Parts: sequence; C-alpha cells; structure tokens
Amino acid sequence: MAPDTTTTFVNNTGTDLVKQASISSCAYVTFLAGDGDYWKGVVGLAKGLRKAESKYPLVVAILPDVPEHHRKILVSQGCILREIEPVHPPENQTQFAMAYYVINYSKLRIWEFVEYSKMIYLDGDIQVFYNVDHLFDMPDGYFYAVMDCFCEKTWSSSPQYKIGYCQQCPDKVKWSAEMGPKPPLYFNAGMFVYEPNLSTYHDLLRTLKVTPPTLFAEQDFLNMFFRDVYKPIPSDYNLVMAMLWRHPENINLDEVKVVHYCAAGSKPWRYTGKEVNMDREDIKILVQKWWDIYNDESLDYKNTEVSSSGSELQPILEALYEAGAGHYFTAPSAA
Ligand SMILES: O=c1ccn([C@@H]2O[C@H](COP(=O)(O)OP(=O)(O)O[C@H]3O[C@H](CO)[C@H](O)[C@H](O)[C@H]3O)[C@@H](O)[C@H]2O)c(=O)[nH]1
Ligand SMILES: O[C@H]1[C@H](O)[C@@H](O)[C@H](O)[C@@H](O)[C@H]1O
Ligand SMILES: [Mn+2]
Repeated sequence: MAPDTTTTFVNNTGTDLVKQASISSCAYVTFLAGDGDYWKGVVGLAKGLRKAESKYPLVVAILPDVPEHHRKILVSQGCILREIEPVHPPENQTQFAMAYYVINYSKLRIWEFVEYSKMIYLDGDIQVFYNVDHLFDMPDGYFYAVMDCFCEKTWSSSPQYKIGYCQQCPDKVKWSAEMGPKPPLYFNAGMFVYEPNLSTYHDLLRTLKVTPPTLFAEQDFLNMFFRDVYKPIPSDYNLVMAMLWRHPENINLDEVKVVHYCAAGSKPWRYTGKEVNMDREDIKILVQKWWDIYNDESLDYKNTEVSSSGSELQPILEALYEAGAGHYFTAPSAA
C-alpha cells in the first residue's frame, strides 16, 4: 500500500482552501449525477463504510447538476466532494448507448484524482457490509473487478444471452466456435479497484473519442480498455443481485461483503417489492439491511467518534462550503 501523504486542497481559482496533513493516499470513490434520489444511495454508502470501520474516506465525484442541498447533506455525512465535468461520447452516436447509461461516461474523470494512489470505485446503489480495506493491498498494475452475469433481460441483445451462455457457468451452455472467439472475461463496472493516473486518464478520453458507444456505455468501454490487466475478484466484493436467482451455487450470502442493488426494482430507497424477483426473501432481507444502516443515527458523521475528535475542522469546512468556497472540498476524516 502506498504511504500516507500530505495534501494541499486547492479550489478552482487556485487558492489554498484547506491544508491537511496525513491524508491517506487510498480512498473509496462514488459518482453522483442529477437532482434525483441517488444521493440517498451515497449517504447509505458513507454510513455503511463507517459501520464497516473503513479507514479510508469516501470521495464523491459529483456532476454540476447535483443541487446544493444534496451536496450539503453529503458534506455533513463526511464525504469529500470533487466536482467533475460531464464526459460525453462522440456526438451523434449516443443513440447507440442505452440513454440511461450515457451519463456514466463521466465516471472516467475519476482517473484524474491523482492525489490518491489507489481507489475503490463503488456505485451509489452499492452497500458495504464488511470491511474491504484489504483490497487496497492487492498488487498494483491491475484492474480488479467482479465478473458480470449475462442472464438478465438487460443483456437480451447480446450474443451471449441469445445462446444462453454465461461466464458464471461457462460449461452449462458452451460458447460456440461458430460465433467467433470466446469473448474475454467481462466485469460489472459498479465496483472496481484502480490507480488514478493522468496518462491513463488522457488515454481513456482520447480512446473514447474514437470508440463508438455501445449498450453498456462506460462499462463496455472500460472492459475493452483494461482487457489485458483485468483480474477477476470473487463475487463477494460486488454481489450483482441477479446472481441470487441465476447462479445461487456460486454465492454464499453469509460471506458477501458488498451488495450491488442493480436489478430492476431493487434500489432500496425505491423498493416496492412488486417487480420481478423482488418478492424473494433474500432480497427483502438485503433491502432491510440497507435501510437499517441508512436510518442508524449513530452512523451519522456528526455522531461518530472520528468526527468528534476532528470536530474543530468540520464546522469550518461546512461554513466554507456554505460560503461557496470552491468546488474542491473535503471533510476531515474517514467516510
Ligand atoms: O441519475 C443517476 C444515474 C446514475 N447515477 C450514478 O451512476 C451509478 C450507475 O448507475 P446505476 O447504478 O443505476 O446503474 P447499474 O448498476 O444498473 O449499471 C451498471 O452499468 C452501468 C453502465 O453504464 C455502469 O457501469 C454502472 O456502474 C454499473 O453498475 C449509480 O449507482 C450512481 O452512482 C446517479 O448518480 N444519478
Ligand atoms: O451493468 C449492468 C447492470 O448492472 C444490470 O443491472 C445487470 O443486469 C448487468 O448484468 C450489468 O452488466
Ligand atoms: Mn449500480
């Protein structure tokens, strides 16, 4: 793991905003766009990381369209906000990507966060139930993520889905040679371990300009870009919900550390139980576990030991934030 460093935070006009010693060079990072309700997912995630006693902060890569009152909630929950500009795929080609996912290309900006040497990206619809800080200790130079499942309808236009092939059970329906070479392993991009790096960042954006968008937007793009350095990690680190009914033999729910509420109808803050598969007992339990963390006031940043020991700085940071003191902004301690 990289050593701790001293970091100077600078706002967009170049003024020193906060000087903080001994900031860890590792952090979790998530992504927030729009004025919808995904901020609730980020609050849940910040509290989940705290409950799991993660040593590292949660950075939120935030698009300009996230309203002020949502930003304030995140700051009050100890998140570090980093405003990013949207990334758009080449013009006139967006119709090839699922409209809903296009915004996710903006996620590529997180390679720019070079004040950290290693980061774990987590979608806002992810919850961390056990400490996963050890993932920062894996060898550098690779892109770590969990293999996806191709069995849900979202994959229906793919050749894999059409023949019933899934990399989660590659021997059940074998890949057919007539369809060309077997596709490389494909990860779900809701969770990954990566190293911010400016040259990788520029390469990503340059390559994106000449790459036509596809169905799963930046997820397909990242799979293509990092194909040669991708290392699969166990599904426990990103339980793609459909695994529960598609490949139960590959999952031991007691050992799952990170849950990704990605199946249609499973976002806990929108959950009604009415959508397909959503009335399953295991789903109900996972949704309830998410709410337990979200509603637990003892996990609010202001009520945690970490925040009370660093409490001199928090009101100052919140006041600076109120005063509009720059986009480059931090809270003093772990998520
Ligand atoms: O209005 C939105 C939409 C998305 N997001 C952020 O973007 C993330 C990705 O969106 P979803 O979680 O809804 O998407 P899925 O999990 O269904 O999608 C999967 O495929 C996507 C393809 O673009 C991405 O790779 C995503 O990370 C991966 O988990 C969200 O968690 C959230 O952090 C927002 O903040 N606001
Ligand atoms: O990124 C997508 C998304 O998370 C879907 O909900 C899931 O069905 C897919 O497997 C995945 O590739
Ligand atoms: Mn997601």
